[in-house]
This record gives sequence, structure tokens and C-alpha cells, in this order.
Amino acid sequence: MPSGSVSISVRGARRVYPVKGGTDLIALDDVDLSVPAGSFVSVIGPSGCGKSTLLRLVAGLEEADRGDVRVCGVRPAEAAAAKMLGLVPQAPALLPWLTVLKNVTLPLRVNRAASRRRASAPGPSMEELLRKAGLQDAMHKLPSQLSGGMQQRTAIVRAFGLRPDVLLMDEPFSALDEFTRESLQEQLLDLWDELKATVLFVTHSVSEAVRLSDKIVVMAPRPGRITDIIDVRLPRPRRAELLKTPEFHHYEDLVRDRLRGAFQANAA
Ligand SMILES: Nc1ncnc2c1ncn2[C@@H]1O[C@H](COP(=O)(O)OP(=O)(O)OP(=O)(O)O)[C@@H](O)[C@H]1O
Repeated sequence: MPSGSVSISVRGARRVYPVKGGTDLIALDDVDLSVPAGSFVSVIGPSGCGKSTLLRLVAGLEEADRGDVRVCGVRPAEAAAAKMLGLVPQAPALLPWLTVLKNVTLPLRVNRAASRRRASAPGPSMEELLRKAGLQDAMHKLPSQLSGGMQQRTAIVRAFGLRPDVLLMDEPFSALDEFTRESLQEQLLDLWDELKATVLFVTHSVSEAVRLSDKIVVMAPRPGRITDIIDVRLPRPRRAELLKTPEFHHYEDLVRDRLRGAFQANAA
């Protein structure tokens, strides 16, 4: 995908869920979003504001009732079938009877589109990626022998290793303790920097959003909508020391201020 192009385009998207015997729930209303190729964009907002719904529309798991969603210029379902699109859910979803290495290489063995994509985008092998993610001693272990953080790292390596143009991540670190989370953020940024996928990342954590993102999309509920898009102009690489700087705190305060409005909309 040429630089300067848009990887994810959402135009006037609306998604309504019918409520039995009540008023329909507008999970997303008139959502417009352009995610530039190669950028890291986070989505943050109160529970129920439509973050996961937006991700599901972009993943092609659901269709918008109105509006248009494109991934690399095509419909999300097409992008997913061609493996241009990857998804990392909240739980790592590894097969318990396969080793870490076999888990990450499985899609390449069973899915022709996945192996074609990987062949067309040469780069580090899955073993190298596992080593970079600090999983060298875990390659031949079963998921049950790993900590939650290591399992999630495995799922992230699997997703990046398929070389998608676009990677969607739905709160992938929410079940982890703060220190594990910080170390995974660092590894995620290293992988992203090396493999150059466009990432759309859902989180509830302000500091996580600031550390990872080029842009932060703030959403509010009832109806689910985008209320702000904040450009994060912090230098990269963003190592742990950055989290203590006044510049970092400035962005945390800015996002919190904008979020406050979204939470007030929730309470109203
Ligand atoms: N399949 C569904 N059927 C009916 N209502 C749904 C469905 N999926 C989501 N909703 C509702 O749509 C709204 C948006 O849900 P969504 O999961 O996208 O929010 P979210 O911002 O991701 O929330 P959270 O932060 O709690 O994960 C919520 O009110 C939710 O209850």
C-alpha cells in the first residue's frame, strides 16, 4: 500500500440494534474515519459507545445499516478473505493442543490466501518474530504452560506474521497486569515499526492510547459517535522513559479532558 494512502475508510456509518419492545439502540451514528496507511490509531471511550461495533464493521464481521466501509479500497469481507486484514481479540484464542510455534504457523499451513500473502511480503520468519517477542524459550511449549502475557504475545506474533495490511486489535491487553501490559506495548510497537501494518486499536487506557498512537479517536455513547480525533505528536520510538515526561502527561490530560465530555454524555 503506497504511503499517503488511506487504509481504512469509514463514511457515514450507522449501525442499529433492534431492541424488543423498546427503542432501537443506535450503536453507531454517522461515523466518519480515515486511517492513513501505516499509522497507529486508537479508539477510546466509555463502555457502550460503539468501539467494538466499529471494529466489527471494519473487520467485516457485521455490516453497516447505512454508510460505507472500505479496507485498502475493498469491502472488509473481501479484505479479510484475502488476509489483508488481521484481528487480535481480547483473549488470545490459541489452540491448546498445539505448541506456540505450531499455533503461529497454522494459518500458513491451512489457508492458501494466508500463505500467498506471506510469500508476497518477505520478512522475518515466524521463528524470528517469536524470538524478537521474547518467546524463544516458549516455542515448543503448549499455551497452558505460558503466562497470560506470553499467550497474548503469541497471538500478536501470529497476527503480524501473516503480514496483514491492516491489523485490528480489540483491547488485547485488558486482562494483563500493568507491568506486563507496558512490556507488551513496547513489543507491539517494535513489531509494528518493523512490519509496517496499519493498526486500529481499541483500549480503555488513556496512557496506553497516548503511548501507542499517532491519532486517538474519542467516542461517546447514545448514539455511538466520534467526538474528537487527537493527533499525538510525540517522538518515536516511545520507550518506557517517555511515560514520565511532561509532554506525555500533557497528552494524557488532553485525552482525559476530551473523554470527560464523552462520559458526561453517558451519564446524561
Ligand atoms: N449484537 C448486539 N445486539 C444488541 N445490542 C448490541 C449488540 N452488540 C452491541 N450492542 C450494544 O451496542 C452498544 C455498543 O456496543 P459496543 O460493544 O460496540 O461498545 P463498546 O464501546 O465496545 O463497549 P465496551 O467498552 O464495554 O466493550 C452497546 O449498548 C451494546 O450493548
